[in-house]
Amino acid sequence: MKSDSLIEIDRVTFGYDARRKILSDLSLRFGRGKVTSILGGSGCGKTTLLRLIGGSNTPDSGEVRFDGEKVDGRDREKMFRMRRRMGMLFQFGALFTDLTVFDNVAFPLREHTDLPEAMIRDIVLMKLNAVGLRGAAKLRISEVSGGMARRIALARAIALDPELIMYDEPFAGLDLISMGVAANLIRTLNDVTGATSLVISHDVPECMAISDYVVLLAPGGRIVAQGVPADLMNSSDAEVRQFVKGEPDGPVKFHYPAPTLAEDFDLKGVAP
Ligand SMILES: Nc1ncnc2c1ncn2[C@@H]1O[C@H](COP(=O)(O)OP(=O)(O)OP(=O)(O)O)[C@@H](O)[C@H]1O
Repeated sequence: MKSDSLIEIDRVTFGYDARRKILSDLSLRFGRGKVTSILGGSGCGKTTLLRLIGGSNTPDSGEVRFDGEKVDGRDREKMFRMRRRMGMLFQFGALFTDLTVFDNVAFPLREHTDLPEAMIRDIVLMKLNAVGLRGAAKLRISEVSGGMARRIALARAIALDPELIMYDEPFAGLDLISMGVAANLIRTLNDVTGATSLVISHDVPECMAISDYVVLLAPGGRIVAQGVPADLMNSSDAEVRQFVKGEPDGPVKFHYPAPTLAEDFDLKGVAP
């Protein structure tokens, strides 16, 4: 029987070098058909987690499984098959700037399939329609706005009908309207395609609005909290509250550890 989880992170420890662990003994499950957001401050290992799922990096210990199968970045043939089932939208997911919008979305179809051009055309226009940009098919990338570029990259990421769509900071640098559009799109595409979506982001309200499940990570890949959005929003835990309410100071200190002011400025008789 198939597990309810499309992705299983099982006691994963990983560091880019032996001196510093980025994730330590992390275990997580991502439900099929769900939108899960992974929130956490800069540098806590969110992108690293996506790279481990996509097989770009391999855990030092523990295992990542996709649809019950071990992700093994060293097995190139297996990864090629697996990656076809994953759509990744990276923060700076570069589009080919000298190609048209159409050719950018057609690229993975031409690369990975033997479909005839007439069918590729229909698929590309359908994907562009899904992101509201069918009318922009003939434009060059240099002619589109940042928000549009993000949606084109999304159309390209879903060209091969992936079962898993991973979004790295999908809202970064977008104005509020484009942010709302992007958030709705993630939710709608997830539901109409039956895919499973994984969003990593700093944007708490956007993620809370569209997610079925939210994981809050801290440095070292420590899980601060996980649950449905309402659980996190109503949490009485000080660390969770600081993060979801965006409070500048709390258990996570505003100040990097430092000597006292009195010590640094050689002040006598001043409270620390
Ligand atoms: N290729 C790499 N080589 C060495 N260290 C890296 C590499 N990529 C990331 N790191 C380090 O790993 C840590 C986690 O980075 P990661 O990008 O996973 O964090 P993040 O939570 O996605 O942060 P952000 O929200 O800022 O993108 C950081 O300290 C970063 O400097």
